[in-house]
Amino acid sequence: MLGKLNWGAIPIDQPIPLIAAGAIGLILAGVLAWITRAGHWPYLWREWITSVDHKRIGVMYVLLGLVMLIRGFVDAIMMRTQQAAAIGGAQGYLPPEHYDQLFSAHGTIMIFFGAMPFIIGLMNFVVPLQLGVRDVAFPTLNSVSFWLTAAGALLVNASLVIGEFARTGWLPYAPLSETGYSPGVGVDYYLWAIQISGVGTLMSGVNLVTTILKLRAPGMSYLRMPMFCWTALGSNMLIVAAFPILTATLAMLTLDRYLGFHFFTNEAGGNPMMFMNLIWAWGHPEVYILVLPAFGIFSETFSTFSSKPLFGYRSMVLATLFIVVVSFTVWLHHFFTMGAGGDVNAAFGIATSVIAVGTGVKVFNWLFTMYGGRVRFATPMLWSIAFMLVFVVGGMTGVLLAVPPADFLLHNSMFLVAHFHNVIVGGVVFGAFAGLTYWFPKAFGFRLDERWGQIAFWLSITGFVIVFGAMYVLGLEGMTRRLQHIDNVEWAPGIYVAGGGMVFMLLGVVAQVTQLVVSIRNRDALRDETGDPWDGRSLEWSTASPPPSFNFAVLPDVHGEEAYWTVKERARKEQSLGDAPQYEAVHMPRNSATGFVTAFFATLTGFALVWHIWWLVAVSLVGAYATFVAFAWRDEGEVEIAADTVAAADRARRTARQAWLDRQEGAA
Ligand code: HEA
Ligand code: HEM
Ligand SMILES: [Cu+2]
Repeated sequence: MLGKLNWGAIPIDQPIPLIAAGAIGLILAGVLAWITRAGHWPYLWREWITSVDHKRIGVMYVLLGLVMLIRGFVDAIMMRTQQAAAIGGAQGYLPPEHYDQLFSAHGTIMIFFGAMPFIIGLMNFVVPLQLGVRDVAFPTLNSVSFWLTAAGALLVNASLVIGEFARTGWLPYAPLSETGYSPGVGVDYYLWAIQISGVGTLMSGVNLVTTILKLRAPGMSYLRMPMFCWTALGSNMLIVAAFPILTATLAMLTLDRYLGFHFFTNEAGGNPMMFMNLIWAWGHPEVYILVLPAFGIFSETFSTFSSKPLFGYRSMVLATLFIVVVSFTVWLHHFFTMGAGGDVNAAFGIATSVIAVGTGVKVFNWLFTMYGGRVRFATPMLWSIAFMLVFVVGGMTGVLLAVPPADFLLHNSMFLVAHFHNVIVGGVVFGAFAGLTYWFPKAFGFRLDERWGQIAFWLSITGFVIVFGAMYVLGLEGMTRRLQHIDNVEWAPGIYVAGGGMVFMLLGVVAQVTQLVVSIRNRDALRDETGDPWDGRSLEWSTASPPPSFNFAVLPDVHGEEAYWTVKERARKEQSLGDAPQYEAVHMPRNSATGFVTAFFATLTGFALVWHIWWLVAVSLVGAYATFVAFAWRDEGEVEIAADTVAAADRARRTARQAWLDRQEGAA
C-alpha cells in the first residue's frame, strides 16, 4: 500500500535531524495557527497563493529564497563546527553518513532553492516594471513555475525527517549515485525534487525571455532596455538552453535507478564520463544563470548611487551576450583531472580564461561609472562595492583553476570550495542583498532601516573574508573537500579561524533579520510617498510604491536610454509634471489556483515516486492533468479595472511627485 515507506524511514536513532525537524515543525505549526486565529487565510489565498501578479510572485520567490538561504546556512554552521570538533583523535558529533548528506543538502538547497528563487524572484518583480509593461507574458504559468519550485524545496526538506537525503554531493556523480552504491531513497529525493523544480525554472525562463522579447513599452527598443533587463535576458536564455540538459541527464539517471538501464553504470555498456559531461554542460552555464542577473543589479546600483548613467552601456550588453555564448564552451574545466588529454584540457582552459575578458569589461565599466560621480554610500551601494572588491579575487582564483596543471593540484581541494563561495556568496548573494535593499521600498512602500542594514553589511563582509580566506589557505595546505574527519592536525588553526569567522556571519544574519523587524515596526517613518526614494533612472521608479496591480496607470512612452531620468529632467526643467494623462480601463488576468493545485499534486507525485507508491503516482498525475484541463476550460480569464479606479490610484502618486518638484524648486 505504501511502497517502501514504513516507520523505519523516520530517523529515531538520530537526535539531530529529529530535533531540527521538531523545531521546524513547531515553528510552522505556530505560524499556521496564528494565521488561522487571525483569520488571514482568505486574504492569503486570494491575494498571494492564487495571485498571478508578477510582483506578488516575485516577492514569494524572494521569501522562499531567504528562508532557504537560512536553512542552508544552518547546514554550513554544522559543517564548520563538525570539522572543528573532529581533528586528530576527536570524532565530532556527526557520523560520516550524516556529514555527507549535510554538504549535499547544503549545496543543493543553496543553489536550487536559495540562490535561484532569490534571483528569479527579483527578475520577476523588476523586469516587467523596468520594461514599462503590466505583467509577464504568461501570468498563470508564472504562478505554476513558482509553486513547482516551492514543491521541490518541500521535498528536499521532507527528506530530513522521512528517509534521508543524497550523500553524493550537490551533483549526483555516477556511478556513486547508481542503485548499487546508493541504494537508499536519498538520490531519489534529489532526482524528483530537482526535476519538479527544474520544470518550474524552465517555464519561468521561457516566460521571461518571451516577456523581454515581446512585451516592451512603446519606444523601449532593445538598446534602451535597462542593463538589468539585458542580464535577465541573458540569464533566461541560458535557462532555456541549459535546463533541458539537466532534465534529460537526471531522467537518464532515473531510468538507471528505477528500470535498470545502464546509461551511466560501469558495466553493460554504460559510461560514467557521459554523466560528467552532461551534468557540467548544464552546471557551468548554471553559475552564469545565477551571476548574470547579479551583474545587472550592480549595474543599476552603481549608476543610481553614483548619480550617473551607466558607463559603457553597449559594451556591457556585448559582454553579457559574450558570456552567454562562451559559458557553453568551458564545461570540461570541472574535470581536467579525468584524463581527456593535454590538448583537450588546453582548449577548455583557454576558453575558460577568455570569459574573464567579458567580466573584466564589466568591472572596469562599473569603476568608470563611479569615477567622477556623486557617490552615495547607502546599503545597496555598500554591497555593490564589496562585491566588486571580493569578486575580482574570486574570479582570479577561477582563472588560476582554469590552468590545467594548477588544477591538478587544486582540484577537489578547499581552495576550490573557497573559489566558488567567493564568487557565489560575493557575487550572487551580495547581489541579491543589494537588490533586496534597493527594490524593497518599491515592493512595500517603505525603506529598510539604514543603520541595521549597515551593521548587517559590516558583520557579513568581515565574516566572509575570514571564513573563505581561511579556506583558501587550507586548500593551499592540501586539505581536500568533503572531509568529515581531519587527520592532519596542522590544518587545525585554519579550521578554527574559519569557525570563528562563522560567528560574524551568524551575527550578520541576525542583523539582517533585525533590520527587517525594525523596518516593519517603523514603517510609517520610513514611508516612501514619491515612489522614487533613490532618485532612480529607470521606469520602476516612475510608478507608486508599492505599484498598483496594473503597474502603470498609462503605459510609459520611452525616450532615450534612461527612460525615467529623461522624464524627470523634463519635469525639473519645466517645473511641472505636465497634464494628467487620459486614463482608460485596464484588463488584468484573473487570479488562479492552477499553480498551487498543480504543485500540490506534483509534490505528491514526487513523494510517491521516491517511495514507490504507484497508485498515488497515478492518482496525483491525473490530478495535475485535470487541473490543467479545468484551467483551459475556464471562460472568464480577465478582470476589468475601471478608468476611475486607475485615475484615483495615480492621483496620490502625482500629488506626492508635485510636492517633491516644489521642494526641488525651493532648494534651487
Ligand atoms: C557564480 C558562480 C561562479 C562564477 C561567476 C565562477 C566564475 C569562474 N570560475 Fe568557477 N566555479 C563555481 C562557480 C562560479 N565560478 C562553482 C560552483 C564551482 C565548483 C562546483 C563543484 O565542483 O562543486 C566552480 C569551479 C570552477 C572550476 C573547476 C575547478 C575544479 O573543480 O578543479 C574552474 C576551473 O577552471 C572555475 C573557473 C572559473 C572562472 C575562470 C571564472 C570566471 O568567470 C571569473 C572571471 C572574473 C574575473 C577574472 C575577475 C574580474 C576580471 C578582471 C578584473 C579582468 C582582468 C583579469 C584577468 C585578465 C585574469 N570554476
Ligand atoms: C554563507 C556562508 C556559507 C558557508 C559558511 C558555507 C560553507 C560551506 C562548506 C563548509 C562546504 C563544504 C565543504 C566540504 O566539506 O567540502 C560548502 C559546500 C558547498 N556550498 Fe557553501 N557555504 C555558504 C554559503 C553557500 C551559498 C550561498 C551557496 C550557493 C548559492 C553555497 C554552495 C555550496 C555548494 C554548491 C557546496 C558543495 C557541496 C558539495 O560538496 O557537494 N554555499 N559550503
Ligand atoms: Cu565552470
